[in-house]
Amino acid sequence: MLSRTEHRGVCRLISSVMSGTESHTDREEDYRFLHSMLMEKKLHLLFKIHERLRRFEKRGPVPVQDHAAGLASDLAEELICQCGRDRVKELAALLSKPNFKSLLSVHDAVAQRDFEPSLPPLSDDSLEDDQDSVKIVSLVKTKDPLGATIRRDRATGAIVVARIMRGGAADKSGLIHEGDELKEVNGVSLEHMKPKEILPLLTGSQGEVTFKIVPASTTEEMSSNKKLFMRALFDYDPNDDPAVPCKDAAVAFKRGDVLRVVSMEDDTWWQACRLGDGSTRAGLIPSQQLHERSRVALQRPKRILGPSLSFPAGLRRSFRLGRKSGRDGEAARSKRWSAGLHPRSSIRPPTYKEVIPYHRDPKDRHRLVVLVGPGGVGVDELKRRLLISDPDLFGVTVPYTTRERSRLETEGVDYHFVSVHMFEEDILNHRFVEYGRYKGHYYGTSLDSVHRVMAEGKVCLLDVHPNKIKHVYTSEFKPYVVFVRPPSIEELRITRRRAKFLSDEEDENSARIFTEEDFEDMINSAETIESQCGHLFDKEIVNGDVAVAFRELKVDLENLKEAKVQWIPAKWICSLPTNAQRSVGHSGGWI
Ligand SMILES: Nc1ncnc2c1ncn2[C@@H]1O[C@H](COP(=O)(O)OP(=O)(O)OP(=O)(O)O)[C@@H](O)[C@H]1O
Repeated sequence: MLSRTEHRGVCRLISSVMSGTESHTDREEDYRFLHSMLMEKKLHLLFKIHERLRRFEKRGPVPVQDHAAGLASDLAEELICQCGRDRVKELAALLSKPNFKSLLSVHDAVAQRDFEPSLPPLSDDSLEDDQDSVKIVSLVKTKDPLGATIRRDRATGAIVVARIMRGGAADKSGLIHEGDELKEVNGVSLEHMKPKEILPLLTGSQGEVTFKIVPASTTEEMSSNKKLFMRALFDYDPNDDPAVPCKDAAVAFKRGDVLRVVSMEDDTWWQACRLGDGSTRAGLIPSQQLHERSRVALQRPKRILGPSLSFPAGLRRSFRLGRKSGRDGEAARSKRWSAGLHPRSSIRPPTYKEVIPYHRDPKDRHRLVVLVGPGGVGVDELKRRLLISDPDLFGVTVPYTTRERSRLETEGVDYHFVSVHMFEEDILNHRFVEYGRYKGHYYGTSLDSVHRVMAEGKVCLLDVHPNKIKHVYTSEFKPYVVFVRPPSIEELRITRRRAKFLSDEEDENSARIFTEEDFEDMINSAETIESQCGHLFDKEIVNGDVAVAFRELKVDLENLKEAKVQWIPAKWICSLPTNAQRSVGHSGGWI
């Protein structure tokens, strides 16, 4: 029954409705109908239920009992045993009525929140290494198809939902959307599977089909239909940045880290997650524009007062030929013909480079490994050790020359001996990664010789002047660039005590020990190379203790061979403007 106040409230409501409708009800009949409907007892009870529910909603009630049906049935059994008094009989009969039992079972279902869908059990490791948040979707499949098409994303290698057919099971479920990435079907990982290998998994199954899905990006990302990954080309620590709006909301990163950029809406602060730190929470990172502005501001006084940014005169690096023996000194000494890098004043500071994941098929060629570093740092030494350690895996190019072959030399092993005419024709056809003249003869490393090593199924180790990396910085070679950095001057003094290097191009037997000036040159050159080409480096190795440096390099290159995902510049794959270029304009300067 309604309480008096509630009844009064309902009456007031009804009379106001009635007075409002008077002018619109033409016929007496309509008026009476409406009146009787509003005075209906059931309607008033509904109001009452509504009011109660509103009150409960506010209080957030918790069920006192969630197994009421079982309790009632136990009670009914006991009461039947001791049937004596009428009231007991009546209660036992009430508890045994089917509608009362149904009411209690509905109560229990609600109390146990049984109405929520039950998820299949997840294996312990199913979520472990996922950077993205995943969802598990279970659909009941009849013999009809699910009504979705899938495709392999060419850039990421992921299997994604290409299309959802209207009215199909997938569409009706509302749980699978276009752009969703499929990770597993019924516990079977789809990694490295082709769409045509996946289709039988789906068409062959009936009943419950479980999908592990990485949901498609948010609407704004979906409009660009691609995830955006950036490799950081500088270190960033919010604790050292007075300009950051909120240190706790910012993400620290190191050069080389891959960031997944989720928002570029703000001109100055983007939002990104750092891959590999186990967190999927985005934080603030300085935008390309902001970082460029702040770096330019910081660099200005340095440019006026600081040292010149061109290579020091002592830099000898540029032409380490790929010969397997060190018998002949001329090629090594010919490296001096090459000019150094140009001053960088007009180039923007490195910020971010858009990258995409690359899944190397075991049938694909190995990536080219480019080694760079200042003269004398030990690039040749590391290359030599790699070759000895695994001659089946690593290979080097055979250089071209126009000089006469000596008695001890073999064509195609020590050099390719060619005519000046041929050599010059190849220069005109841009067939050299680098070339130069030494004592009136040409020497050069051709693109063909790089191809030859790669075609043998080997990892080609190429040692070039940093200026020449651009000639092989293509999707065809997918170079992995390793920068060999010298250690501190103190460590150089200790480790290079007995080391000798080729220093004087005029003197055939110019191997001599390092001087203090050589060490300084080496460190300055390393800084210059880094400032000018650091955006191209994938890996840095500090060559202090040569055994340690070699081990680190070897492990890194072996990991690269096995790696499931490698990060390569997006422009190697995408010929269209990439997301970053669309969003921030062309990031000129970076090849
Ligand atoms: N970590 C190291 N400790 C001691 N000696 C080293 C180390 N790395 C290299 N060396 C020695 O230093 C000398 C120069 O090394 P290497 O020829 O490899 O230099 P490079 O980088 O190829 O320079 P360049 O092209 O000018 O020859 C060699 O005698 C080499 O054995």
